[in-house]
Amino acid sequence: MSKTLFDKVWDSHVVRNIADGPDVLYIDRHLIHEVTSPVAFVGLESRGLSVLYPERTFAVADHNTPTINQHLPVEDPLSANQLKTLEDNANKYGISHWGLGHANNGIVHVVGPENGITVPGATIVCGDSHTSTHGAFGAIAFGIGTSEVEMVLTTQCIMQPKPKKMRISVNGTLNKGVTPKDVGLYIISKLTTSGATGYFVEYAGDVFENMTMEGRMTVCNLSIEMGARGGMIAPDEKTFDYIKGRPKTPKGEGWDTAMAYWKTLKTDENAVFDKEITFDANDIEPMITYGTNPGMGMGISNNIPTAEAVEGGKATYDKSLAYMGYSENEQMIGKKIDYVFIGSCTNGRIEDFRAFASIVKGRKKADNVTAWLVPGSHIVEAKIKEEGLLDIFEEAGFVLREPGCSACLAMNDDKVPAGKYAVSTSNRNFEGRQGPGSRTLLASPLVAAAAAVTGVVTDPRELL
Ligand SMILES: CC(C)[C@H](C(=O)O)[C@@H](O)C(=O)O
Ligand code: SF4
Repeated sequence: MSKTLFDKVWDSHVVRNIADGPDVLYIDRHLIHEVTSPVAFVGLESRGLSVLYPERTFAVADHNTPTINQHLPVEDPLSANQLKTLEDNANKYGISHWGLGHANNGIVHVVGPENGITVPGATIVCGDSHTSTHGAFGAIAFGIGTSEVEMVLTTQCIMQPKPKKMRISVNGTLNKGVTPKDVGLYIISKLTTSGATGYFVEYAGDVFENMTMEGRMTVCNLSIEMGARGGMIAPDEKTFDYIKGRPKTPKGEGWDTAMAYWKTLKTDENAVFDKEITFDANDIEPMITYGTNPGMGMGISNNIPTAEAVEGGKATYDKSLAYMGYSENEQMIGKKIDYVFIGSCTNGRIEDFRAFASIVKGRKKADNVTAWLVPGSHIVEAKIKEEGLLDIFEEAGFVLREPGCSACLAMNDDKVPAGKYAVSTSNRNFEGRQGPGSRTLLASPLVAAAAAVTGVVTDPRELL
C-alpha cells in the first residue's frame, strides 16, 4: 500500500496498537529543558522509577538563561533554581547536560540539529511545542506535556493517537526579499492558527525542495502556530550533506545502513492525504503581523485587513487591535517601533544573521531602536564572529548577545517594556509574550533589519 512519509516513520515506531485507542510509539531522541522537566523528575522519584535510556535523553538549558555575562552566577533566583534543577537531574540520571557556558549550549531546537541529534526517520520529542523544528530533517518531531516527559523518561515510549495527514505544497520561485519565515507566516495567515489542528503536515513542492536546511527548520518550527501536531519535509541530498559528520550522526558502516533507510523516506506517488493545500510562491511577499496571534499576518505592503477577513470574530479582532494600538485598514509601513529582536528557534541560525547583516551592512542602527541580537547557540555565535558579521553589526551600532531563548518569551531579563513595539523574528505575538504589555510584530530577519536601521516598519526590498 502506498504510504506517506509520515506513515512510514510513524508505523515503523509503533510498539503496540491499542484497539480504538492511541498507539504506543517508540521515541528515538528525547530533548529536555529546564522549564518542563523538573516536575517530570519529581514524578519519577515519587514513584521510584528511573530513566530507561539516559543516552537517548539530552538536557539543554535555554529558556531561563541570561544573554549577557553568562560566566557570572545567574542573578534571578527563580531562573537560577530552574537551571540548577536541570543540572542536578541530569547528573543524577546520567543524562548529558549542555548547561549555561557549555560549548554546545543554545536553544534546544538549534543545538539538536547542529550536533546531529536530529536525524531523518527518527521520532523526537521534547516538552516544548517548537519541537516541530526537527521535522525539517524528515523526522517525526512534536512537543509533549510534562506528564508525557515523565512517561518517555521511564519507558522511552509515548501513547499518541495517530494524527491526520495534510500536505501543503508551495510551487514556483520565491521573489526577492521573501524568506522561509515569510513562507511560514503566509501559510499561517491563510490557514489561521487552528487551520491544521489535528493534522501532521508534510511540506512539499519547489519552494521547500529549493530551500536550505535552515530555511526548512524555520518553516517546520512554525507548523505548531497553525495548530498542527508537527510538520516535516522529506530528506534529500541537502539533508544528508547537512548532517554528515556531525558529532552524533552515525559514522562508517552505521552511516551507510542509515542512508539506505533514509533514502526510502519519501511519500509514495499514490499515497493519500486527508487534506491537500497548494499555494503559489509568487503570491508571497515579505510578511509582518499586526495583531496578537501568528495568524494575524499580512504582506508588508498591504493594509491591516478588516475584521471579516480574520479568524475569531469582531470582538477578538477589536481587542487584538486595541492591544496593538492599531486600526483596521491602516498601513503597517512607516509605523514607529522601539525594539528589534533577532533570534529564537525560528530565526536564530547563521543564515538569519547573514540576512540581517545583508541589510545593516554600511548602515546605522536607528537611534530610537533598542536591538537584541541573540544567536541560537554558541556555535552560531562563533560563526557570526568567524564570518565577520560581528564587525558589520558593531560598525552599525549593534551589540551581539549570548545564546538562549531570550526575548522570544522573556523568561529571562530580556523583556520588552509595556506598550513598546518590537519587531521580532520569533514565532509568537501573544499579548505580553515578550514582557508584560509588550507589543510584537513578527517578521523575517530582513524585515527586522530594515526596521532596525530605519526605526519604522520598512519594506526590506527597498534596502536590498
Ligand atoms: C516553555 C515552553 C513550554 C514553551 C513551549 O512549549 O513552546 C516555550 O518554548 C514557548 O515557546 O512558548
Ligand atoms: S526560542 Fe522561543 S519558541 Fe523557541 S523554545 Fe525558546 S521560547 Fe520556545
